[in-house]
Amino acid sequence: MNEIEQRIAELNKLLHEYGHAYYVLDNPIVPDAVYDQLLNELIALEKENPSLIYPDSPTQRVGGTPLQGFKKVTHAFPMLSLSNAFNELDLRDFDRRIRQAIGDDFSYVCELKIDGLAISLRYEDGIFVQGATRGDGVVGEEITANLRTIRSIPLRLKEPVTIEVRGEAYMPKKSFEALNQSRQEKGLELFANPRNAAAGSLRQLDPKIAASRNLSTFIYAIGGDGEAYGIDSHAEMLDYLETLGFPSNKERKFCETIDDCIAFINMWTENRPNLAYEIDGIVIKVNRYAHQDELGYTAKSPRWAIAYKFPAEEAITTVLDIDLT
Ligand SMILES: NC(=O)c1cnc(OC2CCCC2)nc1N
Repeated sequence: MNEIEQRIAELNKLLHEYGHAYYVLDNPIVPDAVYDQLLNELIALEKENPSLIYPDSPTQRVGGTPLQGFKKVTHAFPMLSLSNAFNELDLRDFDRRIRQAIGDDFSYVCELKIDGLAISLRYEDGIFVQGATRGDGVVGEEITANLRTIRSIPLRLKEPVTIEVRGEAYMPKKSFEALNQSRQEKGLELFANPRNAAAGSLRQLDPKIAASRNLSTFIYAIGGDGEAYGIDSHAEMLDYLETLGFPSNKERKFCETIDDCIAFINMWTENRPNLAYEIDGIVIKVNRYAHQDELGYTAKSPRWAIAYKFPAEEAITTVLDIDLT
């Protein structure tokens, strides 16, 4: 490798590492100015040597021309939906059904239910090759160009694995407020909530618009058979996703009993306003894959998971919003 090739390789490596620390671990290792200076150096070198542009270079996140439309994608593994629980009785029914099926020797993992847009990401030999919306669970829309603009989605994994993962794309509360503020100033229609804003941003045909919306993601599942990666439980799978370089939500909790899950739900019912992003519930999953396989699936949902949904926001807020003058 000549000097320029070496420098371009080094800049790609450094910017991947710094970008992962900043956008995935939320723990920057260099000041923004240093990151920007290295990125500008890479942009300049790539401009002079276009044949040396890596497909997964950080400069390639914001694609070129706007699309004419979105292609349809059939998911290799259907994207399942979660059945819902609305109160303690529903949760205890869920727990009882599981104990009737597999006995008492099992545990749960509880995680925050991110209120965003379900997405599927496919990687071949560690390179991000395709991203899609959930759609109807079987067929979604191909939105690769828009997903590439999300800095927390790695363009290259830390291992050269071929894998399909699922997660939630979301807009942080602060970005939502800033976006609506700027839309208000421009006399544009406001987004009703961060979920609609995230969905609207990912449905844009021009990736530059998605890139401007400061979206992020949490990845929470491997499509298909997790055992293929030597994993035996949901908790191990989330740790494995982190070692590959994916952002996974750290507010998850290992729970031995449904009472522990209910305590987790009560804690987050209180703490929810302090989160930087919207959640609409808590997802409870049986941890071990052997137990998940025993419990199986209904037509559209796993029997080993349930989503406790928070009560809808009090209607009173909409009444107060009415202009009383
Ligand atoms: N919105 C969420 O945060 C969320 C959604 N879905 C799932 O699980 C899927 C995958 C296995 C069953 C349903 N987990 C989540 N945390």
